[in-house]
Formats: sequence, C-alpha cells, structure tokens
Amino acid sequence: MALPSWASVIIALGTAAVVAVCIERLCSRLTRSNFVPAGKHCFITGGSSGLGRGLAIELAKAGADITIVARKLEELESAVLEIKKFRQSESQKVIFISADVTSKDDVVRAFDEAKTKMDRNPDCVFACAGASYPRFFLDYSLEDFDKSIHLNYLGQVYVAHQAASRMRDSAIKGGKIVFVSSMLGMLSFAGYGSYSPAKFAVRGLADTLRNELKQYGIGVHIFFPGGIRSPGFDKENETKPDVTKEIEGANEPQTAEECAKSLMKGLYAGNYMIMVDFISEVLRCTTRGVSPSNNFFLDTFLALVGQPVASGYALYMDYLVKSLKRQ
Ligand SMILES: NC(=O)C1=CN([C@@H]2O[C@H](COP(=O)(O)OP(=O)(O)OC[C@H]3O[C@@H](n4cnc5c(N)ncnc54)[C@H](OP(=O)(O)O)[C@@H]3O)[C@@H](O)[C@H]2O)C=CC1
Ligand SMILES: CCCCCCCCCCCCCCCC(=O)[C@@H](N)CO
Repeated sequence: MALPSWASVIIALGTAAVVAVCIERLCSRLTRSNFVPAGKHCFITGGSSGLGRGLAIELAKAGADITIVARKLEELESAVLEIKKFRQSESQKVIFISADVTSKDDVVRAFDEAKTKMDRNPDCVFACAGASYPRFFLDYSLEDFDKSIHLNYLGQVYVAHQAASRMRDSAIKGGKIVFVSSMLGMLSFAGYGSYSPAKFAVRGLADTLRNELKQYGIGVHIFFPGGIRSPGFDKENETKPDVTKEIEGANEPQTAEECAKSLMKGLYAGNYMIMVDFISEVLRCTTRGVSPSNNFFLDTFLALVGQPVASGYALYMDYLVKSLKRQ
C-alpha cells in the first residue's frame, strides 16, 4: 500500500534530521578530548582568589594535584589551606608559588619551581590571573592601557608559551591550556576601553593555539565568564561608570564557585568555547565564526534567533550612552 505523499515527505525529513544529528554527535565525539583531572598536575594563575581559587577547589575535589600562582603570599597561604580541605586524599599535593604573570622571568621561574616541587611539569594550565579597572576612555591615562594589556593579555601569553613548550618537551599526554577571557571578549561597551580589547586578544590567541597545538596533542579551551562576585569585582565597581553598570545589568553575576563549576562542566563536555549561562551561549553563537560549535544545529539556530536580539541590545546601549550628553 503506497503512503500518501505528505507522509513520505515527513518520513524523509525525519530520517534526514536523525542522520544529521547522528553525524553531528559522531564528529563532535571524534574531535573532542577527554578531561580527567584525577592525578593530573593543574597549574592555576590567579589561584589565590575569585575564579582561580574556586577552580582550584573543584579540581581538588576531582583528585588533582594543584599549583596556585599569584603575587601576595598571605592570600596564597590561606588559599592553600582552604583548597586542601577539599582533597579526595591526603596524597594530593597543593602548593603555591609567588610570581607576577606580567614578568617573563617570574613566569619561567614559576614553571621551574612547579616542576621541582611537583616532580613533573603541569598537565593542565589555567590562566585565570586578570583584573579590570573600568572607566571612560578619556579618563584613563595612557599608562593604564599598557598595564591592562600586560596583565590581561601578555600575562596569558607568557603562561601559555611556557605551558606549551614544557608539554611538548616532556611529551605530556592530554595536556590542556585554558584561557580566561570574559563576555567582554565577545562584545564591548562604554567603560571597558582598556580591558575588553585585551580579552578579545585572548580569543585571538586561543583560536590560533587551538589549531596550532593540535600537532602536540595539546587541547586548548577558552572561558567567557559574565560577572563573578569576587574581590576583583568589588574593586572594579568602585570606578565603574553608572552607565556601564546599567548596560551590564542584563547579566546576573555568579559566585566564584558557580563560575568555576560552569568551567568544569564545559571542560568535561570538551567544549572549546565555554560559557556560563543562556544569554552568554546565545552571544557565543552570534560571534562564533569558524570556531568549533558546541552543538552545530543548536548553535546555528541560536545564532539565527540571537542576531536580532544582539542588534536590539546594541540600540539599547547606544540609547543609554547618548542620553548621557543631555544630563
Ligand atoms: N570578576 C569578574 O566579574 C570577571 C572576571 N573575569 C576574569 O576572570 C579572572 C578572575 O577574576 P576574579 O575571579 O575577579 O579574580 P580576583 O580579582 O578575585 O583575583 C585575581 C587573582 O589574580 C591574581 N593576580 C592579579 N594580578 C596578578 C599578577 N600580575 N600576577 C599574578 N597573579 C595576579 C590575584 O592575586 P595577587 O593580587 O596576589 O597577585 C588573584 O589571585 C580574571 O582573568 C578576570 O579578568 C572575567 C569575567 C568577569
Ligand atoms: C544575544 C546577545 C544579547 C546581548 C546581551 C548582552 C548582555 C551584556 C552583558 C555584559 C556582561 C559583561 C560582564 C562583565 C564581566 C567582566 O569581565 C567584568 N566584570 C570585568 O571583570
């Protein structure tokens, strides 16, 4: 008995959709690396506070050995005590190294010390150190731009360079480098003239290395958090213009713990670009370009519906800033 033509069309479309989804899942499985933190040496810059500290705690829970790096000794010491409480076993090592990521010599020394104290080079490196001092472009001194690019961009370049060269030379299997950008590495607006460009630059570097480091089997990921309630966040809010607060009001800040958990979840899923909530996922889809998708069909759909929303948001940002003139 012949099926009516509409039924054949539905069956054909349904079959095509199922085949497409299976191909997408298969490709995604073949191109993604596993993340198994247990027994790994995880090296975290900015590990004494905020996201970095939250991440160190999650990695300790997952069974990793941890090196945290930052400048202030007191904060490092107290973070190590706290992180140790979350270990699965007493045999997991948690150590700290005081170093400034804006200094090339310090970064090399930090990796040397980490290797000596842990008896091996890091398997996973997380570049969390960073800070933002928002104000209007014309209220910055020219030195402020140097400082931001040194900390928020070059601070990740030096760390990634050491990480990759040691992973290659000691033939680390399943090495990972995780960059920390921000939603402000995908869009920007009034107040972030020194910070956002550095976070965009981090994306350029991550895109380059995601491709280039495949020859050594090193996995590269990039994290784009929204606001994180942290000591750094309190500090930036002291200089943040009101209009900046208003524009970023669409984003609900997370705790460092929630944010670190989002990062872990993205790493377990093997995603290249890791986001923290639905709005930021949509933003990712509207700016993805040739970067790998997290789910090809869903990402393409979200890009389509998200683009008008993104353009509408730009109108809202411009309206708020234009209104400043009239005050
Ligand atoms: N807070 C937020 O709203 C958001 C933050 N981010 C990004 O997430 C990351 C973490 O931010 P957050 O959780 O707020 O961090 P915090 O401000 O709470 O902590 C920053 C950490 O980085 C360290 N650090 C700062 N400067 C240097 C340096 N020159 N050398 C070595 N270590 C340094 C600090 O220690 P010490 O001062 O002792 O060196 C501290 O451990 C940053 O890259 C930030 O840009 C992204 C989106 C939102
Ligand atoms: C589909 C697209 C819709 C667009 C909606 C956009 C919403 C804007 C929210 C911007 C949030 C910025 C968080 C800043 C985090 C940060 O890095 C600072 N705290 C500095 O540390």
